[in-house]
Amino acid sequence: MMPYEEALSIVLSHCPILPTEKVCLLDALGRVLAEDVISEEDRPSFDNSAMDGYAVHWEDIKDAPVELLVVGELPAGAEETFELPRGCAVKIFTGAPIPKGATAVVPVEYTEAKNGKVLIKEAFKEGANIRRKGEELKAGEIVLQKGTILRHYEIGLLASLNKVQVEVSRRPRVAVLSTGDEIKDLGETITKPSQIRTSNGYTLMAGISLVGGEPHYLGIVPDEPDKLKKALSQLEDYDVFITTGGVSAGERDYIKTLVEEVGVKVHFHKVRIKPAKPILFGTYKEGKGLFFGIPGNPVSCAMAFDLIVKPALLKMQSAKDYMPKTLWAKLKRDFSRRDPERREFVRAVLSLEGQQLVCDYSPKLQSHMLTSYVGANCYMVVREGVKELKGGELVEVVLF
Ligand SMILES: Nc1nc2c(c(=O)[nH]1)N[C@H]1C(S)=C(S)[C@@H](COP(=O)(O)OP(=O)(O)OC[C@H]3O[C@@H](n4cnc5c(N)ncnc54)[C@H](O)[C@@H]3O)O[C@H]1N2
Ligand code: MOO
Repeated sequence: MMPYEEALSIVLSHCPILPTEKVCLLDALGRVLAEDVISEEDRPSFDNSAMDGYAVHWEDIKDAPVELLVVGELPAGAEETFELPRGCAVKIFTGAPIPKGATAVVPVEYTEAKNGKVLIKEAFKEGANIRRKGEELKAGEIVLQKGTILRHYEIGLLASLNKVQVEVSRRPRVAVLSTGDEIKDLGETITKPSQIRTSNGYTLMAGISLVGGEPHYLGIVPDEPDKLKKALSQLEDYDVFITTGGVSAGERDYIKTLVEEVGVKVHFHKVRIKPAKPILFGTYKEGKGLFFGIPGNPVSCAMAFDLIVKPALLKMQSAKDYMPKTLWAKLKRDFSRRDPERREFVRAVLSLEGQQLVCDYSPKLQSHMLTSYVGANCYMVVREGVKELKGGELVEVVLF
């Protein structure tokens, strides 16, 4: 069976690069920036106050306490039209321009106003509480690089640069097809105890949206070759096609045979990981389309998405940062397993205890138990050949 790294590297080496498009700023959330964004001006664009207080000549207050004459008031948005005379202070508000000559701002808490004068109670350093022109950005500087995944922080930053529209990679169009006679969709009546309410299609669609993809739900198809083949024949309409279920060893697991019949070139089937072992990967449309046959168990489905499909969707959008992130933490309790053949990705909670990152795994870990994700924020990695891990040991952790 193929090791995880090899499987992921095969998938990543087949990712086609999607074209780019211009979208309105808010539609860029979760998408990948396709241009270097440059600041057109210095930021801040003028020296301004970081505090509500009094702008002063630093030399006048260096031996505080001292009393100064108040010669005016500068709210945010005011024009700095005058020069501050020596021995005087001007009342100033956060964000207001610093008047010429002023070299420090004393916060209001360190002052006492009386009869047109102000008592400065403590000395401050030269330049204190002044935000300097250009200290954050210089005109012409690259603010955000091509390949950045746009979160709410970057959206705000782009807004501050007056970017009404931004160039991003086109969303991958991803088809999601669930398979299985026993699977019922939301709202459908369960008529027999052996029927199962779907989760996989929704796990996948939500995950696809979160990483900038455009999910297309093709519903649930029973384990009947004709119906499955008909659904699979829509491959060409999508950049990525994902099925869940019917991909392991059972007689009614038709996916592998059928995808080959509809022209998918299979690159691997079965990876040495737990869960999601029977995952299948192939390409179609002369390499322009990616096919993932994901196992039906709900945990296998979520985990295969996180560790194999998600990096691919990000890479197709030219994201710089598409690989899962690993760190090390101290294991809270012993962990053991019977069969150490596969690399296991165990749902776990990473937290900080004092100065130490600690990791504790979910109590119910079988691959049909989607509840093992509740509260979890990482996978604890149990490498091939490892049967047990001791509490207190450092363990490898992959962040969600
Ligand atoms: N003889 C063997 N049996 C199995 C093997 C094996 O190597 N030899 N592998 C096991 C492993 S590992 C996995 S994982 C599963 C995956 O099987 P399939 O991908 O063929 O999936 P199904 O059999 O169709 O379903 C598995 C399980 O998941 C439930 N399911 C399916 N679709 C959904 C959905 N949309 N939402 C929620 N739950 C779903 C389904 O009811 C089954 O319980 O195979 C093992 N067997
Ligand atoms: O691959 Mo499966 O290990 O039961 O989820």
